[in-house]
Amino acid sequence: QLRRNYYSKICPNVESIVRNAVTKKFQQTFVTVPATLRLFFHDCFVQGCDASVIIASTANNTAEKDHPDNLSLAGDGFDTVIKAKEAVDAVPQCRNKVSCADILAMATRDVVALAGGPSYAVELGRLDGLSSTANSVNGKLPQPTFNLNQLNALFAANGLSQGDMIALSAAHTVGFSHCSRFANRIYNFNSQNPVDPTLNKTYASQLQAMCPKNVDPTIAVNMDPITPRIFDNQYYKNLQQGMGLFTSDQSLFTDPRSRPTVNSWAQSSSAFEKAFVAAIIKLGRVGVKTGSNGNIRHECATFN
Ligand code: HEM
Ligand SMILES: [Ca+2]
Ligand SMILES: [Ca+2]
Repeated sequence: QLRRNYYSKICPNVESIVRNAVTKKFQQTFVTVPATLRLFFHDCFVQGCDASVIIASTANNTAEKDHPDNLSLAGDGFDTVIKAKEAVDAVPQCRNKVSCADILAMATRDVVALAGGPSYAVELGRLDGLSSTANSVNGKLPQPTFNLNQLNALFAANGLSQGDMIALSAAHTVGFSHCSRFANRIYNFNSQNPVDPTLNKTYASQLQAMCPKNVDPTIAVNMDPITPRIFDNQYYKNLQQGMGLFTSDQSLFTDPRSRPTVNSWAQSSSAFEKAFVAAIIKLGRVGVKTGSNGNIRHECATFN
């Protein structure tokens, strides 16, 4: 059972220690924001929010982070959690008392606020998971080619509604994507259309210019071309213009079942922020470990 102020007796300053560490990392690189936010999502959808995604592979175990769906997780997200954990553990009272899963939840709250998004009271009390395998990732994370039914099914499996899914998708208002993730939309889309007809024509040519055929696979583009470094509701305004980068993004506007929600959050940033906060708090409750199902790791990347 998660609650606010879980560490008030155990490590009273934990939230400010984490915030300071995250702020320091943010000042070094903006990538801290998207990298940490995506890491939290990929953690929670595989074995729950238990920091299983942070575990490094060993000779005997290929961990979650080496599954193909996780290979593009930016290193700065892992580094943010590890640095914050070190800062927490530098305080004698707090040493080995705060879970990596909770540190990731706090760091996620902090990066959203640092990028201009809403702030919220974070629930705490998760334990760190005791297993992490690449195989356990199979089928648990959404693909950029997904349609609304596929997105809804996967989020519903984690107790999240269509509204939560639409709110959380706005995380794509910051951060980058590699060209391969949407190349199918701009080249040889299908036999009738070389380019996905739901894609804005000007935007499609810009994407083709940034991502020529046979582009260097390490090249990445901003997912929100208008305000790439601001956590805002521009994501929904982009969808209205046919400027959603992935099929999964654009389907939220194309499908008449989700379009009204997109329109309302494009129009009202306060309504969006309220929905996003509710949804990310719900995301943070997925599959939480307590008791003998978990422990508090001494190092976030290795089991005790
Ligand atoms: C709804 C289904 C979703 C799909 C299909 C999806 C898919 C993707 C893909 C393909 C990328 C690009 C990866 C790359 O090429 O490097 C990406 C990036 C990203 N995703 Fe999602 N995602 C979804 C939902 C979410 C959610 C719920 C969050 C967080 C709450 C999230 C946060 C991010 C962030 C922040 C990035 C940028 C990462 C960076 O710049 O390092 N995504 N996503
Ligand atoms: Ca996990
Ligand atoms: Ca933005």
